[in-house]
Amino acid sequence: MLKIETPETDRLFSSIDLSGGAIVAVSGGSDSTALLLLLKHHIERNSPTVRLLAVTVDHALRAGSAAEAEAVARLCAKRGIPHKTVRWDGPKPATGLPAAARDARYRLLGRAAREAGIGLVLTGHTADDQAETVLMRQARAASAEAGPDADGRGLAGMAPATLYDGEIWIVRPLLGTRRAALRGWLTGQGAGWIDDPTNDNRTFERPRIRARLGDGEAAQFGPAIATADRAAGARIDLGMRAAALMRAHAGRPAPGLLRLAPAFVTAADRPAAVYALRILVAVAGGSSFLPDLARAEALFFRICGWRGPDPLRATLSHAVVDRRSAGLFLHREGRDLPPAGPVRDGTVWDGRYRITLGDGGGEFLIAAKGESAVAGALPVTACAPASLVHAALAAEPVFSMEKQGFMGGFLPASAQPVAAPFAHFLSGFDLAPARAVAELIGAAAIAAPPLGSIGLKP
Ligand SMILES: Nc1ncnc2c1ncn2[C@@H]1O[C@H](COP(=O)(O)OP(=O)(O)OP(=O)(O)O)[C@@H](O)[C@H]1O
Repeated sequence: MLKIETPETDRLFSSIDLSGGAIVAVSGGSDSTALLLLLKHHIERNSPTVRLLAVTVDHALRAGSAAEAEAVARLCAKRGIPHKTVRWDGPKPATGLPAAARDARYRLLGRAAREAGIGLVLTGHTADDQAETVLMRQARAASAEAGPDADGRGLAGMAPATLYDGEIWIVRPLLGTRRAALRGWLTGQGAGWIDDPTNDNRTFERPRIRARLGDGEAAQFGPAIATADRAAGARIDLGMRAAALMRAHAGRPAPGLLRLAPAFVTAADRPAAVYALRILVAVAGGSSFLPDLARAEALFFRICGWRGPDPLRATLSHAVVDRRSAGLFLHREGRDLPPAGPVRDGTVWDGRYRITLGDGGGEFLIAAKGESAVAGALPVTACAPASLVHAALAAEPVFSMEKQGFMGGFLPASAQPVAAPFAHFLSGFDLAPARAVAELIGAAAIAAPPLGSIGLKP
């Protein structure tokens, strides 16, 4: 029987809302094994009716991976915990394997959660993982090709809660706990774990950083965590200020067209205005990454200097940004729209619309409306120039029958707006701007995270 310090498990789990059940993502490594056993104890003691399901992803990348999943299954059987193994089938990419494996892992965990009717997945990320993440991002930000890492947001590291695909909360209860403590605890209990050899493969970036932290650079741990805490606070704060600006100044005069009132441009809080602009550019253009900070600042500077009379127009991340006396407008540019293709349930079209399909699947196509389809059919809006409404509508999606041209009346599918930068992974640090954008574009409301007071209050 494991001896477990109850106050410790209460500290880890009591602020998490487990009432809808929980999936624990268990690789069989020390951290997720400890998470599982600690949570099992907490549930037995406090709320024995809570549903707990352990899920192991077999990435099928190494010969021993199936046996490791079986070892986790045996552990779970011994402890009376329901367990499921899901396998990453199909071809594996030759480059970018860690990122592809991570994508596949979350996709499979998300599917397992949906199938079980559970909206919460717990992972065993620790304070060590957090420090590694921050050190990796610092190294990238210092490099010449910093790209999206250059703005410092990434230094916040992993949030205690992340919303996956708009519906499943991934929560990380061990983010404040050291790996060595978990291992010491497991060893003290006589419980073992599996050491994944990939974690020691220094051809990958994370194992290199992990090895550095272990090999005499342990002193970097504290500063890395302090950096993460500071960056998270700054990111939450900036997000709240950007959200306030969006709520005060942003509107959606027509589908696909966003408008910021002229007062937005003169807002005193310029960092927040630039941040809001970057978010809205990504939303309008369907880009999952925010545009580069330096380019967005340069554009904002030009926008501020605009005196007319002709509109100032620029394109950034597939969004057209148009400054004129009526305000600042953003819409999807007409280039590089997805070609007509079959409608698939649950997919996201052009980074901007999540598609839900009724009965009758693959017979329908989805494509951008195009200029000719919207000509002469413009809704009259008081605060948006007709030419911009026209351009925005032309890039909106329309469903059609595969062979017979446009559908009339009943549509077998629907398209709900999504905010591209927050649609796949919404870091809990970005809740405030994500909520403001969701209201603005008519996206699904964002559920409250299943967490109490862990620094995510928007
Ligand atoms: N194959 C997997 N199956 C299920 N969950 C996984 C798997 N790999 C990782 N995870 C989840 O993601 C978390 C972080 O992943 P990471 O790659 O750091 O873990 P690991 O080193 O393989 O194992 P651990 O964190 O358990 O020591 C894990 O704690 C676990 O919750």
